Amino acid sequence: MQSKPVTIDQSSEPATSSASLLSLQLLLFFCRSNSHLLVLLAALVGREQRSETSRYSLKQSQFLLDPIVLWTAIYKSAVMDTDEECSIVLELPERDTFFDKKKKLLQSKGFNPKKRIYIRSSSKPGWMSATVEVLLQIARIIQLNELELYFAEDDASMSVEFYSPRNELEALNLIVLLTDISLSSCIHLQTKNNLQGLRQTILDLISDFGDKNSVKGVVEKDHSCDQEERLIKWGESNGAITQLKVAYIEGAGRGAIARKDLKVGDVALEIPVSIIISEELVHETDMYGVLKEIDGISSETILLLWSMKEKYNSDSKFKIYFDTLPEKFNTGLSFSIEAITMLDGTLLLEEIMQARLHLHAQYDELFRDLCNNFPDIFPPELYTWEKFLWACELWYSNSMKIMYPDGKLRTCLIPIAGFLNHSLCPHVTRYGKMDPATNSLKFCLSRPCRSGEECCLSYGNFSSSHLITFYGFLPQGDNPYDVISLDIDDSDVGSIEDIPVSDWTTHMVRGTWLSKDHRIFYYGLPSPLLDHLRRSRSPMQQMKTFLQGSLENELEVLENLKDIFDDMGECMGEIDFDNRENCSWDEKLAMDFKNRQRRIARSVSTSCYTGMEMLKKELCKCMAEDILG
Ligand SMILES: C[S@@+](CC[C@H](N)C(=O)[O-])C[C@H]1O[C@@H](n2cnc3c(N)ncnc32)[C@H](O)[C@@H]1O
Repeated sequence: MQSKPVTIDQSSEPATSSASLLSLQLLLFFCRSNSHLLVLLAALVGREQRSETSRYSLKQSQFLLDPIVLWTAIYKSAVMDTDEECSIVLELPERDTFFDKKKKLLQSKGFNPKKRIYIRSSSKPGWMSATVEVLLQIARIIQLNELELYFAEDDASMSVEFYSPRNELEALNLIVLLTDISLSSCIHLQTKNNLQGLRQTILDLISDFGDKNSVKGVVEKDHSCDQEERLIKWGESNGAITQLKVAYIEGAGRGAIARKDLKVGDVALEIPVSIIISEELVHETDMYGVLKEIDGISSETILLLWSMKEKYNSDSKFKIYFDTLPEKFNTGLSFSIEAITMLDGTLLLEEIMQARLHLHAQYDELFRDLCNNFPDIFPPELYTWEKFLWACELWYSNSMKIMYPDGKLRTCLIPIAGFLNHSLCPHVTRYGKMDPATNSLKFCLSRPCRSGEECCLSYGNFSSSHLITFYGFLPQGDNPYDVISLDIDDSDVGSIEDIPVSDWTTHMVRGTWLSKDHRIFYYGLPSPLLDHLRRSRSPMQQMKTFLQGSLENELEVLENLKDIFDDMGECMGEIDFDNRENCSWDEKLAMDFKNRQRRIARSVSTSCYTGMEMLKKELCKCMAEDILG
């Protein structure tokens, strides 16, 4: 029997995984005097990545796997000190995918890819803040992901507050790790004290950062969590160790609350491999005998089929777990026609439609054969479309990708850990790797979590449209991964064939309020995009100068960008917020999403307008100078 698998893709790159929307890109023309730059406004969603193999690839990957190589490289160079001094070495590993771009960014800020900072026994006043500043600037750049790197402002005169909460927490935690390494080999007492002082300063920064940048979940008191408590007890009796309890959180269903004050490095939750649901479980069933004969079936599809049946198995080892799962998931995949219609003008509409079409096609292909040919193993009443959709939503919104000690990445359901909600400023940033020493999965804290506070994960660097489609929520706060991708086709830019127009292959914008640099030539817009458009429009022109030609070129770039985003805003139409309270959950989500999209488009348009005004003033000055000779 041959059948295509249901794809629950397992990308190991959370930053770029998202549903592909290429079929519904908005076509707009970016005019210049004698040629066109074809701009495809690809999506008001996260960095969509083209999938060569499938037009619509359902991806979900919440797992931030340790970039082991990177950390090892840093570790190795963090030694070699004398008696009275210790050092911390921050090194951008050459095998970093974005080595050249990060090196360029480091250099623009006056740093080399490798920096050794000495911590001495006697230190001048002010050394601590100066040391922290340098360490943090370098660590931030080392820890940038592709999208953050694209938006990183490369002007040395601009001080960076932080690139993203994820990046800031990773950078600060990297410094803590390096300080610990240095401390372990440091023998001089005063130097050790200085290092400990540095470590404490960084921990304080982590704590302050969390306090300032997190949106705290509000616990709803009047809910019983008996079933959830039963699951925790069952987990503990099987070796799980948890510092968390379950409570209902306003607007987020259940969440995990710290039972006591937890600090950086503490293990909030430890789950033994024996209670993790992965493909191996299915191998023990009669179902596997049939499924393994299906050509190309993925382990995710096998697990999905298994969970549809296991949910109703009263003897299941995981009955307590299945009993705690919601009867309805409310993700974008379950949006009503009314809610989908409200998304008109946004590409989320197409994303959801495509996703549903894809699932319908998969369902039709897979289940007819299975239920007809093996009704005892696949009873038709358990394999209905509604039950299939439920299982898809379960796996999209609750599964995690785990790296096992054998080096294999497995998509798993993890009882208890499934109560952890997502945050843009998470407590747990690094997870997903089984500890081979304990054969368990540990959720360690990257920032403190106080007793009674909700403890959150990062599901990945996802756009809001991805979070709506596959998880059914919009994160609170500014999502730095909400970008509008611009697919610029400049194949007809003949005169610059030999010069690469840009070292970025894709371009995008995001809410310009996230930028600190709104000066002339920057406008709160990403430099790679502006440089690309400038060069495409006028390859021979000197860029970012106050010469008339350069200013005119600049003005045209902004005018065209503004037109595109004005059109986009208009396409989205008005939103009737007066009626919001009477709307259903999906209509509310659709409205809120649309509102965020409009805000991004509007911010780009406004920044272009402000930039154009600045440029016009400069052009007037230029012309006046010309007239005056
Ligand atoms: C892994 S589960 C987390 C536990 C879930 N709240 C529950 O009650 O089962 C993922 C789901 O939790 C909800 N969720 C997670 N993070 C959220 C957030 N920041 N805001 C609102 N809902 C969230 C979404 O419904 C998502 O699909």
